[in-house]
Amino acid sequence: MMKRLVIFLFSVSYAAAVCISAKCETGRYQPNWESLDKRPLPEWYDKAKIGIFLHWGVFSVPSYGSEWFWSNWHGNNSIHVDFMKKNYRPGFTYQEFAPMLTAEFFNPDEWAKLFQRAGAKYVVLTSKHHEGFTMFPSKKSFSWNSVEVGPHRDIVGELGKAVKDHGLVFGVYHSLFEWFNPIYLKDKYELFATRDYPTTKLWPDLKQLINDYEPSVLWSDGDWEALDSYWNSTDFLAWLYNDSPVKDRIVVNDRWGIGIPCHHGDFYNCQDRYNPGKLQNHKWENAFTLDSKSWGWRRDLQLRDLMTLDDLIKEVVSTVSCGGNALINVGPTKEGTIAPIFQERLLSFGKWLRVNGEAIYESSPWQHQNDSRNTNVWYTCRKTSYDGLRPTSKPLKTDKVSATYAIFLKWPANNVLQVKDLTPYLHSGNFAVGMLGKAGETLNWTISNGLTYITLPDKATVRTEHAWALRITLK
Ligand SMILES: C[C@@H]1O[C@@H](Oc2ccc([N+](=O)[O-])cc2)[C@@H](O)[C@H](O)[C@@H]1O
Repeated sequence: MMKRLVIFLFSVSYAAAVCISAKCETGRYQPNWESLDKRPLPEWYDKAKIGIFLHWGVFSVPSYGSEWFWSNWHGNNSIHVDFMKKNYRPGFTYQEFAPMLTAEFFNPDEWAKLFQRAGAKYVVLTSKHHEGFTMFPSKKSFSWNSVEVGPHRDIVGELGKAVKDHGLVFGVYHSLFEWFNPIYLKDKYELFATRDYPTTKLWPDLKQLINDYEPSVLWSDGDWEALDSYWNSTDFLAWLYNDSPVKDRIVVNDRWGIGIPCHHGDFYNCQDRYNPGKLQNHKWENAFTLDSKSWGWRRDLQLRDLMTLDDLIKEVVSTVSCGGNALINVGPTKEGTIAPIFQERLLSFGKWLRVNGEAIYESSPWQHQNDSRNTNVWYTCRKTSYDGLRPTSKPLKTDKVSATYAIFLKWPANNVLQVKDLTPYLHSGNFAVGMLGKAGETLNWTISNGLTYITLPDKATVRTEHAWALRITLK
């Protein structure tokens, strides 16, 4: 008895000891948030900055309203009910949409090439949205997956391979809950006192996804009806971090049960389109969709509902400046194409990045984010050696900064850019100011009354539009 107690106490203190140690690298993660939160963020994710998000599923067939079509229709939302009455015979079921998810033009290599030219470093695909239809041959989703019905293809597998072949990182979105899964609904009816759905459906699916496709992002969603103890989130994450084939590179978001978003996870999404405008203490991601009203493709999309290139650049620049990543969503069509209007937006953005990407990729937040005088200016910087995310409580070590970037979203009418937060910095050494896309040219600047005035080159000679980046380096 005594011996057992000693062994027990020893193993408890051992487990605790390894996990109090700075990074918990040597020990195993324990299935609790305190331990899981100690995991260092895999570097690739912070460096990548830009990802593409894809919402694709059976909802892409009615392609009307949003990806919430089934739930809205079922919930008697009038425009959805009218749409069905007008266009489909009485008694038509949502399941009957699935064979029409034909995907006959789906060319994963073309998609991967598009995302690469858009400047993305990672791609996240819906492996299953709230409708429950899996875009891979789930062993637990009988007749409700993309290999048995519709495309008759393993979409996750094909896209994953193409994305990796093009040097991008592959990730999957997965909805924890399913609107109409009877096993889930039974658990819910029991007020989540039973856990049949996570045990018999969710975790087998997730383990299959991780083991078979080895994604580097697991973007969890649909967590909000139940606690993490119902989902068993911490047990799963301990497995993912300790024993899964992707344990060293996988990153997960924060949607793991009521009260978890914005508190736990490798990076935080908080709300959709989360963009706090100031530096955050924890890695975060701004997930947003080019169509302001839907994540899935909808045929009723109007041009006015779409983000402009100016909107897109502003969203990305302000996000990266504050330590976030940008996950830009488009919805593919049921035929497996990406609408030309989305392609145009993405490719124009990629063109902007080819000139200005130096101020974005692998950058770090600088000591200021949004200039305190000129709100059209956002800062980033490059460090001599990557040192991860800086907590807001710790000042930036300026001797580690090899370049500071001031990205401005509006070209000043008089050709002179006026900012405030650069002034003390420019006083601290002998700096040269240049512009990305204008190699070799240095710009004149003066300081007066605490403000910095930078004389810009002739706008017509600059290789980029929409936003411009100044590079400030020691001479
Ligand atoms: C990415 C999106 O995620 C969810 O929607 C949410 C989830 C959480 C919040 N939130 O916390 O603010 C907002 C929308 C989904 O319902 C939606 O269809 C889409 O997949």
